[in-house]
Amino acid sequence: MKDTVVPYTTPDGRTIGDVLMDMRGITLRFGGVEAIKNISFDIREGEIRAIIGPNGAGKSSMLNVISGFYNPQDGEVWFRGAKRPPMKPFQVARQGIARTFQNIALFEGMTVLDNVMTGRLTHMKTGMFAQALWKGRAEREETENREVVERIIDFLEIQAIRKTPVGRLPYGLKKRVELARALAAEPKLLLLDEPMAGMNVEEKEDMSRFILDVNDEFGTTIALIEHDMGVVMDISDRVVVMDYGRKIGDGTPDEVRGNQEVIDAYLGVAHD
Ligand SMILES: Nc1ncnc2c1ncn2[C@@H]1O[C@H](COP(=O)(O)OP(=O)(O)OP(=O)(O)O)[C@@H](O)[C@H]1O
Repeated sequence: MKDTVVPYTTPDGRTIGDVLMDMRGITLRFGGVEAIKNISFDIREGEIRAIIGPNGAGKSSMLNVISGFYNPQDGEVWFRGAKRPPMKPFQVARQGIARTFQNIALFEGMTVLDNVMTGRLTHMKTGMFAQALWKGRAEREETENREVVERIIDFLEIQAIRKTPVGRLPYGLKKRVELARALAAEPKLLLLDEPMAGMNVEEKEDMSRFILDVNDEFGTTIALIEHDMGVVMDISDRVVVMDYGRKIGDGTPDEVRGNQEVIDAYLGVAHD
């Protein structure tokens, strides 16, 4: 059965709609360590959803469950109205979930353009053998892929560096290229793992603007982990707060800011 919620419009005029991803009672263990303890939350179409929490709270583990890198021992992952069986990350990617990584994972020796093109791999239907047999179809596919990639390169304002090897770029631009590559997959859900980590103030402002513009222009639903609280509260529609593997808060930035358990977790108040 598909869960639905009444769509609502955010103060800046965007529509947040049906439940896109529903995490139900997720528990993830590494040996004796319970990294995620029976957590439920949803991600709705069109929203920017943040997952925050102190170090070791379980945020990366949760992102890795969403992206299929880890399969939880307990709980259910629902995506686009269907329960997802245990899957490998490439299968999850084919379902329309793309991600960026905390430590940039680009091909340093390849140009920006070629790196972004690798984001189209999940869309390529024509294998090498078929390319030889059906040249026309392969060419059409190549043209389509190029069009999507060029649009994203324009949108993220990286035309000037399209032929530059990624290894020569400053950190902030590499992060933008990584975002471009993830977008090239035209994902339904985009996962961003600490998109602002290691950035200066100006780079953070640029990245915030691009995340908001991507959400607005492409309608991409975005889930992100981020340590910079100012950024999270500025750009997110709703925030899940984790601490020691538990969910301790869930709501709009204002709701979460006023939650005493969240305040205590961030101030390091001792647990019972
Ligand atoms: N592969 C793993 N093997 C064993 N334990 C792990 C593994 N990954 C995470 N953990 C443990 O699970 C808990 C949650 O870690 P996780 O990295 O998900 O937290 P986090 O909120 O992302 O932390 P940070 O903000 O520091 O990145 C921690 O106790 C961590 O040591």
